[in-house]
Amino acid sequence: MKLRMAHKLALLLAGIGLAAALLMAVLAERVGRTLLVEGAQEALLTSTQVLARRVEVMQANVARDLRIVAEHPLTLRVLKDNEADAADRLARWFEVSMHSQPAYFQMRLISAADYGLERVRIDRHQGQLLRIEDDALQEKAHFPYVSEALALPAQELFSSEIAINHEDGAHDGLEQPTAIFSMPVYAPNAPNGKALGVVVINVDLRNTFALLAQDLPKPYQLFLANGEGDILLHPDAALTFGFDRGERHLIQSSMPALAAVVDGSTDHAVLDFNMDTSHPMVAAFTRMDGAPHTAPPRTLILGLAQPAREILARAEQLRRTLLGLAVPVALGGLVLAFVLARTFTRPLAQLERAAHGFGQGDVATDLPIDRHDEIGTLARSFVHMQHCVGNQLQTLRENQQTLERLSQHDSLTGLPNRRFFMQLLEQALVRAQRHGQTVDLMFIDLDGFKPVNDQFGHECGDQVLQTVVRQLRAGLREADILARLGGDEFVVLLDGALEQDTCATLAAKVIELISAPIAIWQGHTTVRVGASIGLARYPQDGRTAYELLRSADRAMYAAKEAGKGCWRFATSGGQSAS
Ligand SMILES: Nc1nc2c(ncn2[C@@H]2O[C@H](COP(=O)(O)OP(=O)(O)OP(=O)(O)O)[C@@H](O)[C@H]2O)c(=O)[nH]1
Repeated sequence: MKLRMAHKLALLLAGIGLAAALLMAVLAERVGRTLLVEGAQEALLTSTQVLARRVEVMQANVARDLRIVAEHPLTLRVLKDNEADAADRLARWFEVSMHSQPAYFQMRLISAADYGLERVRIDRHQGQLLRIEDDALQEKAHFPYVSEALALPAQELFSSEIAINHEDGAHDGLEQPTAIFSMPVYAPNAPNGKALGVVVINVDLRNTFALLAQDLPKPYQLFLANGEGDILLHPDAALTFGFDRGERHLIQSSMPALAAVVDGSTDHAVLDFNMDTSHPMVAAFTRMDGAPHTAPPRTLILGLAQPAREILARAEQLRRTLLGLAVPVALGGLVLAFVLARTFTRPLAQLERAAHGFGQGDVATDLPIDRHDEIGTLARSFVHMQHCVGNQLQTLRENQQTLERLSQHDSLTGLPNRRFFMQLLEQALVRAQRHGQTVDLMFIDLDGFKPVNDQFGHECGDQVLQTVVRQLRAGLREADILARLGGDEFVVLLDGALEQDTCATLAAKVIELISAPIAIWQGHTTVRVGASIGLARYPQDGRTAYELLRSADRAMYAAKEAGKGCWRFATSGGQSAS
């Protein structure tokens, strides 16, 4: 099937529309994806910063709890005087504190004397609070949280490395990631003297971060590394605390973009990484340097990650919406393109019909000539062309008619020539045969014409011929057909079935008319010619035009031979006269 121009144009326009809609959808989806990922990274970064702030607040809370205990008189009474009552009250205090702080594994008051003997100790044991007393209390002077804290000035906080707690009798904290904070206790009247002991709080790292991150939007995944990049918290537990097993799992090894955060060149980073081959993640990390009044300063690198799939779910929704829009838009475009194409091609079809019709002789009158565009110009040009071609055709027809007339008539006299006369005669014979009628033919040859030519010139001869014709016309009936065969020979096809007498009368009249003097040289002189006439009748003298003419010619010669100026019938029985 051949596609019409309108259909091709419609398909082209619709194709362009569909391609544009799809391109827009793809671009919008790409831009949407980028914006979503960037937005998620920003949100993640903000969340890590919020989390870092919470860690600082938590650390400040621990420091505050330690300071209150370190400065309380009960603590001094236990350390200096070893008062059992004071120890009991302090133990209850520890219990209340740990009750309100579920992330505390353990609270202790440790004496500087007796090799760092624990004086008051509350452990979290299988979710319950357990006081450790008497012989179960241990000497801890060799642990940094005791030895190093004793060397600190008042109110300074000791912060341990975050590590797996292997300490004997740590109860729930045993083998758990733990951060240990401690603060020295000084006598109020001797703040620059020797520390009497330390107050210690063991903090459950996982529980702490779970609590701190609990109201962050899910599904976030938490990452924590120390200042060297050792992974402390990670969704894959096998990567955490590698140093505790003699391995190193550094965060910057799996995420090279974090090297700058680990070495301190920048305090944050956003990145994409693959948790495994099928789980691309988007993440943000923030570096936390040690809080003031904390020794030694401990750096932490906190990170939050979110599956890219979750983030891009909205992009998928956008893609579906855009594709859903693209289909009706494309269909609408197809309809619109078809209507537009029809609008453009309808006038062209009109012009095409007009051109076709014009070829068959029709003149179109309903063309869009009032339009002010190229189609209007084309229509006006077509109308102009129609007009010009029409005029040329008219001229051609007129020329053709002139040529036809010239080919059928004698140029000197304007009479039908021999060829045309023979046609007329044949038609007359057919009619006569059909109606069983007769046809009479008069053959006229001028007498003495040559001397006119010879004496007065050819031009005068022409004038004489024209005058003879005028006289013949005047003498013959309207319906009689006069023709010039050539030279000074004329024929008359007499109208109607005539009696022979009538024919003879007409011949006599013709001879008389022709024999009248003819003025030449503008009337200065006259000449005379005569006429010899042969009469022949269909059907007896000839059944065809040729036979009839030959018979009339012979009769005319008979008249010539008889002395000219007379007529003869072709039929021997016919009468003749001079
Ligand atoms: N002026 C003129 N002369 C013509 C024309 N056609 C033929 N003629 C001349 O007409 C003459 C006819 O010759 P003829 O019929 O022998 O002359 P005629 O004197 O009539 O002779 P008869 O018929 O025997 O009486 C010739 O001289 C032709 O040259 C024409 O168109 N114009």
